[in-house]
Amino acid sequence: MNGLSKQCITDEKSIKLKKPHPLRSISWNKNIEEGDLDVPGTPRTPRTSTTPGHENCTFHHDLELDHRPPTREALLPEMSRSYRLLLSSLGEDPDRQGLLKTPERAAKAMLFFTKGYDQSLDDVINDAVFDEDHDEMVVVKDIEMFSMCEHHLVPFYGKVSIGYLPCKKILGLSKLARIVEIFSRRLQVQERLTKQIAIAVTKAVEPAGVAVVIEGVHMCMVMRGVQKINSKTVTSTMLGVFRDDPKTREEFLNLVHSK
Ligand SMILES: Nc1nc2c(ncn2[C@@H]2O[C@H](COP(=O)(O)OP(=O)(O)OP(=O)(O)O)[C@@H](O)[C@H]2O)c(=O)[nH]1
Ligand SMILES: [Zn+2]
Repeated sequence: MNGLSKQCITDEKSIKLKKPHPLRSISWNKNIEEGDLDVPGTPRTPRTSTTPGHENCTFHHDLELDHRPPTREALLPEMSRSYRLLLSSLGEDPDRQGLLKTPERAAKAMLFFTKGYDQSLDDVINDAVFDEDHDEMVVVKDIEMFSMCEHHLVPFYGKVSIGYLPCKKILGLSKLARIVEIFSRRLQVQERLTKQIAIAVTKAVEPAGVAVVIEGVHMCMVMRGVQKINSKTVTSTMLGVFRDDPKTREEFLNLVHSK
């Protein structure tokens, strides 16, 4: 840890963007308030830390992790009707044999692609947070990710690497991949997805820092539009010591890039 004094991320002031926006010298939370991370639907509620020694820390997780639209299964008939209309708009006959069940199949597929809207962080973590005096970096890398570009409603996919520096609490390893599922299975932009994952890990274990790197391939840039089939988009969010200490960040990036 390079002798750097470690401070758990338990309040909103300790969460800052890796680089402030050049035009808006703003803290990360202001950024959030501007709507970058909002999913409409639920009020923002401050929460008090339950970590011993941090009981007085209140941290406002503006990120809405618990967005729950009306029961989504109930949307199936209307979505199916929309897909039927879409087939007609394409000049297809939605009543031909091969397409008869397509509207419903497509609606179910879309519900699956966006199933993250039905998941909350608390449900997914399922109390798999363990007290542990481990203060070395934990990295889970190359987590497969499939998401949907919110601009074109076509997929983007890739891999996510997450690192965090525990501060008396560790998270069940699979939960990092489950956090990726919560946020990737929504309509997204890659930048927001990266930030949301980092905030969720912060919320789950209040670590000294979190790092998230995503390498994504956007089908909207491959199958259409600019048609660059080999381009990859890399985004990162660095919080706490990963943001403040270049050596910690470098250690993470080395681990991520090692074979
Ligand atoms: N920053 C960011 N942009 C994205 C993401 N996914 C898609 N886009 C971009 O969203 C932009 C939408 O641009 P528009 O000009 O409104 O739409 P368009 O005419 O379909 O753009 P082209 O893709 O350039 O053909 C495009 O530049 C996409 O590449 C993402 O995750 N992050
Ligand atoms: Zn797109």
